[in-house]
This record gives sequence, C-alpha cells and structure tokens, in this order.
Amino acid sequence: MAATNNKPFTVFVEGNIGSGKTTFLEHFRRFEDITLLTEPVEEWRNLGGWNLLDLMYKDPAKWAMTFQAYVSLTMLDMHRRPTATPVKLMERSIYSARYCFVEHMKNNGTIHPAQFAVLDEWFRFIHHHIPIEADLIVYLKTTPSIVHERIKKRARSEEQCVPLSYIEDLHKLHEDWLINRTHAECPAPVLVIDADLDLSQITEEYKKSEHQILRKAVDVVMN
Ligand SMILES: Cc1cc2cn([C@H]3C[C@H](O)[C@@H](CO)O3)c(=O)nc2[nH]1
Repeated sequence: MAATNNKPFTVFVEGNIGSGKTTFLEHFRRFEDITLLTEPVEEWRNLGGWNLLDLMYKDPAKWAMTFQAYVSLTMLDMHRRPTATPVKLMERSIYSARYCFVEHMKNNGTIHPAQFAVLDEWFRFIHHHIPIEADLIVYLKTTPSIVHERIKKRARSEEQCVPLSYIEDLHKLHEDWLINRTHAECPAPVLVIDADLDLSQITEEYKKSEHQILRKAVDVVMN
C-alpha cells in the first residue's frame, strides 16, 4: 500500500503488565505496511546511567513522579514520530499512562495531589494540542493471577517485588477505561483479545485481530 501523507491508521496495544503486548506486536513484524513502536523500557532503565524503572519500584514515593514524567515524554515522542507506513501499532500510550498508572499512583497516595495535578496538566495539554488519537485500541484482556505468574517467570529484575494486589488494581483501571469506558478523551473502538491464552493458542486469537486491523487500515488508506 502506498504511504499516505496524513495520519496513519493508529492502533494502541493496551493491557496489564505481562499481558503479552510485545508478543502481540511481534506477530505483526512481517507486515511491511505496519510500523511497530514497542514500549521504550530500555530508555526507562537507562537515562544517563539512571535506572528510573528500578528506582520507581524500589522507592515509589520518591521516584514515581519522576518516572511517570519521563515515561510521558518517551510516549509523546512515539506518538508524534512521523510514520511512512499506512498503519502504526504502538505499545501503550499517554492514555494508559494517565488512566492506569498515574491514576493508580494518585489513588493509593504514591504521588502527592500537587504532583498528580502537574502530570494531569501535561496530559491535558498533549491531548488537546497534539493530534495523537487512536483509530483502534487492542485490549489484551487478562486475569491478574495469570499475568502475575508470567511476571515472576519472565523475571524482569525490577518487577520481582510487584505484588498481586498492584496487578489487580491495574486490571480494574484497564477495565474501567476500556470496557466501562469511564474516560471520554480516548473514544476509539476497542477490540478485546483473550490474552490469558498461552503462547500455543494465542496465535489464532491474534489472527482474528489481524483481519480487523488490516481491513480497517485498508478502509482508511483507500478513503
Ligand atoms: C505508559 C506507561 C507504561 C508504563 C509501564 N510501567 C511499568 C510497568 C512494567 O513494570 C514496565 C514495563 O511496562 O514499566 C509503569 O510503571 N508506568 C507506565 N506508564
């Protein structure tokens, strides 16, 4: 498909920690018309030698604000990055940053209301002034206990202390946002994938979304 000079068909891939977002994106690696933007975790693990992800998990009260401020900058960089292909798949977004992670930090008092106000103002400014909205959200829906087991098996060092209760809280915030639609700022249609399935079965589930993503992309490019 010829590259279009306007905004590409933009898909946010959303889901809890360990829900298989990177695996989902890799499934689309073979399509030349799709640009994949995976979460810049390595940037969060090394900013000028500082591992902000580790600092945040080790001392959330002190580092959560700093970490989320940098996460938002790196996500904004991905949102506004020019894309030559007609379709762009992004792992997470400034919307999951605001509605899931920052919301949780506000709810459980990890960040001070004044810190929340600053992060919320940044979010509102970006949302209102920079055209980054999604055309589709793929929600990798999981059961907290299953992804908690995966996180332990995946053994990303910074996450080993993540309690099941945190995963349960994040699950509820994803459900509020993507199933109950409690936030109006991100009105894109949501395609729900059963991401509890293990790797051997999940490819069939991904193929279902393949059709919906590529068909929508063709519609956008041809119209
Ligand atoms: C947008 C956004 C992504 C994101 C990831 N994380 C954490 C969850 C995982 O442990 C790790 C990689 O997703 O970073 C976070 O604390 N806040 C975030 N905000």
